[in-house]
Amino acid sequence: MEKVLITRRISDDALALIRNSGYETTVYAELKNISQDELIKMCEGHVGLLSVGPNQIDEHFLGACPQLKGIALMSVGYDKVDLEAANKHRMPISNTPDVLSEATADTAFLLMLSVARNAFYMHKSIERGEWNFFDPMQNLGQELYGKTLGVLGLGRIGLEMAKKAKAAYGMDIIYHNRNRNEQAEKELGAKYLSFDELLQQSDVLTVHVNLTEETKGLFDKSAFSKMKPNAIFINTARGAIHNEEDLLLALQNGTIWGAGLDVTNPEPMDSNNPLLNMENVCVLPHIGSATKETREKMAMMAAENIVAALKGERMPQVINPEVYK
Ligand SMILES: NC(=O)C1=CN([C@@H]2O[C@H](COP(=O)(O)OP(=O)(O)OC[C@H]3O[C@@H](n4cnc5c(N)ncnc54)[C@H](OP(=O)(O)O)[C@@H]3O)[C@@H](O)[C@H]2O)C=CC1
Ligand SMILES: O=CC(=O)O
Repeated sequence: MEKVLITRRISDDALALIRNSGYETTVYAELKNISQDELIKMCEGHVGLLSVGPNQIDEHFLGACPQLKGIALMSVGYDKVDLEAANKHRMPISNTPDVLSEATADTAFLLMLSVARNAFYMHKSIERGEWNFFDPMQNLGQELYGKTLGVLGLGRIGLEMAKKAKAAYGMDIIYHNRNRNEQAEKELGAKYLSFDELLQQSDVLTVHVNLTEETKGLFDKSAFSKMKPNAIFINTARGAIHNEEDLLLALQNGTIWGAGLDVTNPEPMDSNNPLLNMENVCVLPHIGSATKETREKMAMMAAENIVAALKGERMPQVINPEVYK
């Protein structure tokens, strides 16, 4: 029987889907990072890979695993995939779009409100025994009602975040993409701006672009210097999109007001990172899509895709359709 390697535990339903389609499964259940060489070794004897976590799929990996017929990622982001190498090896690769958009936008929204009210720091201050008496001039956050939400990357997740901010706080929506999002302009009155205008006009700037050579390090000293002093920076996309040193300085100097991060560079973040002790900073350990419901849908989608690849069918969520030409 042909075998599929799954690099982390996934839901029973998704495993059953693969097994009931006539494939054996090997689940790597150890909770430790897997090096590329370990992954290559683990793939021996397997024709399908369901990749969960940040596994690098590049020329070296693909050259070393010629037996693979398809790779299903259990993520929407595919910045760890070298698409040119995948196309060269005619390797179909899929991702898990849409099913995680709401959960990830919830995480961005959670960070926006938490930063606006210093929620994580307040929690830690109680643990430190600092809740002593009521002072009406202390612990003051800022309100979001009627403020402007800037979205960098108004795609699937960015749109969900914009809808929530509009519904909850009547926020004005401005955005920057490479292409205009006419649906959002019609439904939310979203206004298209240049990147610099977005920096200058956002009260909250939420990042939802894919990590690419173009977006890597986009939020640096120069970008933060153009933002408002009351601005809240939210990144639930990828940590490498902001420069962490420049972000720390911008927060320390009061160039911007606060930051909420679900993604860092590197991951995991060091527990001594100074950002973790700042009043207006909230950091989460890359839990954007981490709800039971969403992870089940992602696992099912990845399972359906790997089964399609092994049957010689087109993967429904293929990211490199060129391989089918
Ligand atoms: N924290 C977490 O757990 C999660 C993080 N993510 C991250 O979120 C990202 C977005 O996911 P999703 O919304 O589904 O993706 P989409 O492709 O739907 O949206 C991405 C948006 O970014 C825009 N964009 C891409 N490149 C640029 C650029 N160079 N300049 C300006 N805009 C750009 C695109 O528009 P256009 O093409 O017109 O430029 C598009 O609107 C993922 O790639 C992933 O990294 C996703 C899920 C969970
Ligand atoms: O970071 C998560 C993803 O799905 O991409």
